[in-house]
Amino acid sequence: MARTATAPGAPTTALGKAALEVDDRLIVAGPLRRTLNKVFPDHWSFLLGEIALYSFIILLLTGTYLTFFFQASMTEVVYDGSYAPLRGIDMSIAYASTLDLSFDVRGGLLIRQMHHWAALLFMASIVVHMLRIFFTGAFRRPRETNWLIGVALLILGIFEGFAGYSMPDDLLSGTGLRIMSAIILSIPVIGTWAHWAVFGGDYVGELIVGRLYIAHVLIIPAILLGLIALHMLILVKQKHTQFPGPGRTEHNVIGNRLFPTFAGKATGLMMVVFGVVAALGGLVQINPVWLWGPYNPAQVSSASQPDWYVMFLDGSTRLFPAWDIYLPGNYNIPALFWPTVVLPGIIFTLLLAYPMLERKLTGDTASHHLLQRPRDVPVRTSLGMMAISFYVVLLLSGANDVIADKFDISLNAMTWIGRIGLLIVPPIAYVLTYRICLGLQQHDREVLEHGIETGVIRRLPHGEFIEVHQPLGPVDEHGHGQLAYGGAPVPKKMNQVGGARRAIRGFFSPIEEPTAVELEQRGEDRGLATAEPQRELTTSGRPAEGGRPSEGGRPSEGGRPSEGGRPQEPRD
Ligand code: HEM
Ligand code: HEM
Repeated sequence: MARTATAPGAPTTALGKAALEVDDRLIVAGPLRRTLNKVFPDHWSFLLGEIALYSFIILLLTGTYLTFFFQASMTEVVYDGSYAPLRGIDMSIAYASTLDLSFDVRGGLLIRQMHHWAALLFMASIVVHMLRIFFTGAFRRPRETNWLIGVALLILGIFEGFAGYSMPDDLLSGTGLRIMSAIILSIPVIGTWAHWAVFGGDYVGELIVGRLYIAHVLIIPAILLGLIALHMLILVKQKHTQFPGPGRTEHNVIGNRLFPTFAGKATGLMMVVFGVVAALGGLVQINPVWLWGPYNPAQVSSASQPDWYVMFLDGSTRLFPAWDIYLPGNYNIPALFWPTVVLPGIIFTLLLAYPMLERKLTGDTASHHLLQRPRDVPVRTSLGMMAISFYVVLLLSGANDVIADKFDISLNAMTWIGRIGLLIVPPIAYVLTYRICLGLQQHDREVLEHGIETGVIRRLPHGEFIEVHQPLGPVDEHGHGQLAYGGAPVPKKMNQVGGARRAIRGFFSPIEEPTAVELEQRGEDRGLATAEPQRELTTSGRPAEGGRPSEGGRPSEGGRPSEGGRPQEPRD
């Protein structure tokens, strides 16, 4: 039934009345109120996904501006724009229009450079966001779907960036396309056909830039947009994870309401991202295509590097031995196939499957909304560091000619350093990370058992010097101390499984949480403690500043305990 403007409590202002009219028709007030009251937990690492989101918005805006001037045509023209050194030279319309964008279109160079910087930031923030999800265990049930969507976004981002980089038809982009052509041709059986389908004939042909353009401005952005929307919908539905802390359980979310606090902070961050990208675009030159010159298949300049997110493939190509395999019947599998098709295939399959693999190995099928600290799951953390070190060796090898040149090392030596590094650095990274995690766990355990070191030295009557240890606060109802020990209690099911599974689970989490008895004994152990009891340890394991209760490492507002002081909502 329609509400009348004369009913008690009815709005009196024109705006209020208009809102009432709208709500009478669309019934949006309820859902809107629920959305605005949604609670988002607070942690700096949750900003990484937001940075990816905002840089994507910048890419959409700047990319749209570029489409007004960029012409994706391979037709040859003679350049007569304002960049004198290239005047009179034959080039494609695509390259000429990129030069025009850079020199003759108002704001063109700024927007082009902003677009390129935003692309680099977008890819970097996605990767770091993914690492945060990985190392804190945020991909565990029920968030596997969002992990899968995330990996799809990452792969699409790489293709989108590559397509963008290839469109201006300068010497660098042509070199990248040449490599892409060779990669496609190296695929056994279907290679020649796939190449024909993509390039519309022999390399380089007239069609490829037009096709890349449609993929770059329409197909891939549309899929990215759809998947990002789905990513966000799932996030809102499942609610965000949170780090363990006072009052935070698997069944609630403590943080800031969407409106006004979270919205205010998010808008601020968006402005910062826009500002940083605009400053970079305006002040720091990137991809000066006029210096590279138009594409000519007979030329490759030295230090030809792709953007950083494609460079690992360049690295794998440089490191892989020239093992061409000849099969009976005059068939050949070119060496390029392994580092550029098989290796990325394995990397991305492992990435996609990781949540399922870990679930299988640990037997942990429970839902988790509390995050884990990397040290509490040493095997996962070490595997992650192993993967990162493998990637970094590939990445550096993608620039091994530049490193060889700058440090006066032979390129041959650089190739061998890369090959050997690829085999030995990851296992070393694994062992080191594992030891560091165990060391940190041991330290936590000592803090739990003996309290926090205060740095205060006392002299006892018989002359002995001791350091005062500050007691910890009480243990919560889950048996957790104030140290964030891995967040969620270990599900019962995981305690019941036997044999190999238990061994693997022990392998994944070698130091068990302290038992309830140990936690109780803690107090007696600290017989010498005389300082005020510490009410809380932050998630980093350090006491909150001023001994006040804190939230995620910061003092909570007004010094009140977080449970009472911060908005919270239950999970469905
Ligand atoms: C994830 C999204 C995107 C990424 C990673 C990306 C990346 C790139 C890169 C690296 C370039 C080469 C820039 C240069 O010349 O230095 C480029 C060019 C271009 N992009 Fe994008 N882009 C994205 C989205 C878009 C969208 C949504 C549009 C249009 C609606 C667009 C339109 C263009 C155009 C027209 C060019 C050619 C102009 C030029 O190279 O100067 N881009 N893009
Ligand atoms: C276009 C790229 C992406 C965008 C714009 C994006 C955006 C976001 C945002 C804004 C959040 C919430 C805030 C946060 O936790 O940081 C989020 C959460 C999440 N993202 Fe992404 N993301 C992207 C790529 C990825 C990738 C590559 C992965 C993993 C492979 C991933 C997996 C997840 C997961 C599992 C969550 C839920 C985390 C939680 O509740 O703690 N996302 N994403």
